[in-house]
Amino acid sequence: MPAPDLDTDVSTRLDTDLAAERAHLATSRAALARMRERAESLFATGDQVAGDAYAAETLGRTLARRVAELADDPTTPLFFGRLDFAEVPDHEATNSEDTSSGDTSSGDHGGRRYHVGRRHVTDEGGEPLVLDWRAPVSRSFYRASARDPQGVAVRRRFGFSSGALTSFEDERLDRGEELGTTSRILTAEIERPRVGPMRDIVATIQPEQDELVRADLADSICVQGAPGTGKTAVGLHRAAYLLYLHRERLRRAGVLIVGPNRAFLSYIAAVLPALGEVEVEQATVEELIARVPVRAVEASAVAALKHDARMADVLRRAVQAQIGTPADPITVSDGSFRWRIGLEPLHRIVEETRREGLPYGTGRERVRARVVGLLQRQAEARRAESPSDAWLRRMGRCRPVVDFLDAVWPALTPEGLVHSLLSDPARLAAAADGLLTDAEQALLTWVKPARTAKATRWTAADAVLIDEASGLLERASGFGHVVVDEAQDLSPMQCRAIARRSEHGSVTLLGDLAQGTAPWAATDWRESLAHLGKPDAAVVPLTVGFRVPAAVVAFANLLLPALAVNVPAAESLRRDGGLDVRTVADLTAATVTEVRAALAHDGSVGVIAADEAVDALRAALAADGVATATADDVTTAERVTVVPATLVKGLEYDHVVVVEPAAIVAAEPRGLHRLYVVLTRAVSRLSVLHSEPLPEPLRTAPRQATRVSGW
Ligand SMILES: Nc1ncnc2c1ncn2[C@@H]1O[C@H](COP(=O)(O)OP(=O)(O)OP(=O)(O)O)[C@@H](O)[C@H]1O
Repeated sequence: MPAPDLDTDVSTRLDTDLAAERAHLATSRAALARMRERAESLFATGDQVAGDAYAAETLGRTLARRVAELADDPTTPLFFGRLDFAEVPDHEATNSEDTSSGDTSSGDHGGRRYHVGRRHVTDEGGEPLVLDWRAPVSRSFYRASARDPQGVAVRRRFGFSSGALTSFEDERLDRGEELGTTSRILTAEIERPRVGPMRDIVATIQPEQDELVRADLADSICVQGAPGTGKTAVGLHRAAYLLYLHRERLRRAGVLIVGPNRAFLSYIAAVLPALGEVEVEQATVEELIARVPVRAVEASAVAALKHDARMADVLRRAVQAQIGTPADPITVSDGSFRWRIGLEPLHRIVEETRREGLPYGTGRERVRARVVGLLQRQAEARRAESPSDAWLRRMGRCRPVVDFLDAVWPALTPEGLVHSLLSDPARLAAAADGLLTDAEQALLTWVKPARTAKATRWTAADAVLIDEASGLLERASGFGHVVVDEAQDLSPMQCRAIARRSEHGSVTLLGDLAQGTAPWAATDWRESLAHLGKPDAAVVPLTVGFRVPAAVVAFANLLLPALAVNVPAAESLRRDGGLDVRTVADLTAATVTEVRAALAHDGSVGVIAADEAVDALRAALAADGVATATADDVTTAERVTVVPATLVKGLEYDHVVVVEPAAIVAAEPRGLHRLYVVLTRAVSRLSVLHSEPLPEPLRTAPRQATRVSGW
């Protein structure tokens, strides 16, 4: 008899396994479709079963969300992994069958097998076909290792192509096998050419990322990560995870994602919906605080001063200064009687309320209520019965009481307060005494103030002051959790604006001090965290890069010593891709040629130049027949995007062409930091074209092109 052919055996077994997994995928898809149909039919009949209009609306919203959550994108795999828990000897087994338990030891799950995917899918009997990646048991998919298998015997990862299951990869953790970052499926995911908006990374979240994603809701954390280490991905997945675990609480309070600009927000907008989370607010800080239209710009020194934390004290004092001392007693007539409140109780009311430290607007109402309370007591004493609510309301609004309030606790608007402070040097001097120098006060004072707040042409920094003032007057309603991306660029005053919106919630702060380009960019995370009201949050580094190829990281890292920040250097997981630095005579012509060459490869092409050079490059490409998109148009069919250097933060392109680094550096005070951002956008290849000399720190780079295989 011939010897058995081992290879054939193995491949037959693989084929059988693959067929079984495909069948499981088909079953799961059908089950998901059934779940969705059920949700849709409930949605259709929702208003008939709900008792009243409010209940119908609430139910309608819940069901509509449920329907959206259950959407099945045929190009996205429904599951991407499988966990086979080791059999547990009888004497060690427990009786628990609870798959949602937090304990993932094999004691609970011994002998069981779970597919892990983007959402729960159950069969008609309620048995899980796919477990949500956020379920406690799924944690082992990301965290189990050969050293700590957590009861997992085999971890399986699936390879997909256009939604079809094409391969799998097993790690026999029970036999000490572990692929880690050498996983073929992980490598393929990281190295895939990029097109379109950002995608989720649920299939390949790394253990150190998972630790951040699954941190407790109560924990505020700050992630310092080099470019491409997955900070944005971590923040978005953390939002999705927290919503899963604390659904009701966070739905009421809300989750907010703060990003640097609209182009960035459009780029990340699809990630959470793909994970079934459709109710997360995304905004820039400017949008968050937009109480007034911004219609003017000002000198950068003035803006920088307005972003300084001392302005919070100046504004607080300016508000306090509005509180006066009662000068006259109050005399009120209600038509039948005259009532009088003497100076002494009025002093007491104002003092007591001041000491309570309430927001100013609430304080004004408290004073009014206390004055009316005194009138009420007098009325009760005289008439031996309580006055009606209408009488109390009338007293609160009557002229003598309002005049008294306007004199000692005048009504304020945030805009009005800032307007009066910046147009009146004496008022500013009183509030800023000992906080701002005379020169700084002069810098702040408007030369030609508008007559009213309404007529003022506000700047972006004024809006920050107005938001601070607004926080002093009224308490803002906050979010349950706030994720702040590119947080290194937040000024102290912007941090405070976010703090007001997360006072009773937690924050995930994501950023890279080396990428700070704002004039007030952070140099120490502890300071930002203090302004955010979370001084004790842990600062956690991420150092493994998933975007930028090693050769490109090495080139960009030449800038690090010049950036004056203390950050851990990144290492890249990517050995592919490459770098080509070239002196050219005609920048525009060279850019067109480079873009044409880049189009021969798969993936997106990003041309990044100093802002003022962008229009001409776009025109030159158009003249050569290359259509281009703008950075905020993430659904574009065009493969080439021309991006001004100031808008490229957080974005990535497969092939990046950087045009004239010296011009990018020269365009702004923190130009070298900007260049560091620009050089770290490439997923596969970076071409640097220059006719002026390279900025100093880059001159030590090899002059020859560092083309790596596959270019
Ligand atoms: N675990 C992972 N598996 C696969 N891809 C990943 C993983 N982590 C990050 N990535 C990918 O790496 C790229 C960079 O991620 P991301 O944009 O989150 O990094 P970042 O740290 O926010 O970068 P930057 O500092 O430039 O803003 C993205 O394409 C992301 O999908």
